[in-house]
Amino acid sequence: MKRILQLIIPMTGRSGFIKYVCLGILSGLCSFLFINTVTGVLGQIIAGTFSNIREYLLIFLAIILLFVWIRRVLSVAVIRLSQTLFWDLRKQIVALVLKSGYRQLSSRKVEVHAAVVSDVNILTQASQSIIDFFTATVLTVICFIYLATLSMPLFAITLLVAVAGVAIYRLRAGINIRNLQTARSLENNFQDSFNSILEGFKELFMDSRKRKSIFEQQVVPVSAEAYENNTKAYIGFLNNQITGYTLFYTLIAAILLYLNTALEIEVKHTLTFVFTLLYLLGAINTIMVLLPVLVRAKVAAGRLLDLKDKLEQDGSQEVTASPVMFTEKLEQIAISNLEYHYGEDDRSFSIGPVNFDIQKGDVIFIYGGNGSGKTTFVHTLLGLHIPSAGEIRFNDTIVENEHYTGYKALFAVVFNDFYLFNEMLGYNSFNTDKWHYYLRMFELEDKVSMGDNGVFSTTELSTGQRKRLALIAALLEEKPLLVMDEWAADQDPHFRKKFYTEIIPHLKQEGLTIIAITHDDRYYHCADKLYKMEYGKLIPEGVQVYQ
Ligand SMILES: Nc1ncnc2c1ncn2[C@@H]1O[C@H](COP(=O)(O)OP(=O)(O)OP(=O)(O)O)[C@@H](O)[C@H]1O
Repeated sequence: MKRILQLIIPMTGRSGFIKYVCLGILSGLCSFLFINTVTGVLGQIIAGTFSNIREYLLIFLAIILLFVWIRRVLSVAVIRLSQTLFWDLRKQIVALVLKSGYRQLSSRKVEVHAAVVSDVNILTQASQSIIDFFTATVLTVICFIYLATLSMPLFAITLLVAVAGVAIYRLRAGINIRNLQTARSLENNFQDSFNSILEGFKELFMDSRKRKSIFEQQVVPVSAEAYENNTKAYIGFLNNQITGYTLFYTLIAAILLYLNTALEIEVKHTLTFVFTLLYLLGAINTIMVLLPVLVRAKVAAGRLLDLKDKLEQDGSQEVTASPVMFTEKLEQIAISNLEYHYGEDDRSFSIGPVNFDIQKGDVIFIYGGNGSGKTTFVHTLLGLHIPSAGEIRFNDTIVENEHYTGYKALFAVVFNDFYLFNEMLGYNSFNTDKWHYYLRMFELEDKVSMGDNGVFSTTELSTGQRKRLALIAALLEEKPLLVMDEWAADQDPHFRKKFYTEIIPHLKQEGLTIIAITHDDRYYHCADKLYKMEYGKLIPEGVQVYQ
């Protein structure tokens, strides 16, 4: 419960939460008032002394009106609370994701997806029951106090039965919670397989063996194990519920058949006691039904809080409250003894030490074998990976943590595995003359246009055309540096030639500094500086020759 409240209280505010609690207590009191009045009237009817109908009519009317008012206020509050919880939690996670470190987020995608889709939903549903749970608990406590005033010995026996019920519940609670936790961990595995199916559907649709394999070897076992764990947990909760019922029914039967005479309890009090017990049973039933919901919510809340902590830690390395933006013009970027290690041990890949110098207007090509570290180096150069050692200097400023946000903003990038947004995201105004100019230059004028809202008419293009549009979008950002990772790999020979021999020189003339990873050895002469990446080491190759 503590972990659930840790998420709820910041959203309602402490005073808001106290207001809900007070209303919950009032609601419990109101229910008790009703049962108390009913038993009072019943007692009088049985004794043949009931006469004051008008007085009781007013009492019932007042109780019903109070009940309606409290339920309505509480229900509206619960609807607002659950919606706030649902959307605020999602917003918080998305905001943390956007602040998180690139590397850390890459390894948390599945976890984040499962949290936003599954945990937030579970918690929202549970928040709708939390007031019912609270009201039932308050009612239970009041009913117990009332029972004590009716007959102390009977109350003591009832308390004993209740303690036995709670003990049985606690005995199994640990196993039930563990089963629910295991089922929740399996949700991540399920999401992982499901993402593979959505991302790799082309490959899967080509071959029924792959479809069969992913379904039978991943989806089915995970579903079966999660089914087993959830079912075990819910049956455990159900057993507790049935045990509770059995204990109470036995108690009621014992009171009616034996205890009332053995303990010499008045008929009126026996009736009120049994009637209150039956009412109490309803409240206990509500608690029993809602317990699994709240236990699941506790597991979900734990996951969400852990994820939030992890994301906050991930982001703290580079995102600072007041990022320093670079306003001066790029003259050079000097990199000295730069290293990046994927892991601590010797077997993990690392790059460096790299010494590298970018002068304004440079056209730099980097080539090298697959897995030699080109992308890793470029990601470190871009500030996506925080260097493990060495320094990056922009003009005369050493790039420190507080500079990274501003430093990254210097680069327009088309990644190897780029994502093409369907609009000029983050750029409300840009040079529309350039847009038309680049459209012609990249031979897309008959293919794509842009609406008044800045949205591209389509992104349903061929792979090569999508890359061209991604590059146009990057160029419209008008950043001083352009970085491309194997951009020309998907272009036809005609356009590849045009790219290296016309477009790059043109962009250089416009003042851009260009860094490109490329395997197109026919065009290496188009670079001012050429580097080879080998086993994580950046080797200058004929830099002077091409300058
Ligand atoms: N997220 C990661 N975690 C750990 N190691 C990684 C990760 N990404 C890449 N590597 C390792 O880094 C090495 C270099 O990868 P990188 O993508 O930088 O190579 P590359 O030169 O760009 O290759 P390619 O030409 O195939 O794109 C790889 O051998 C891989 O083992």
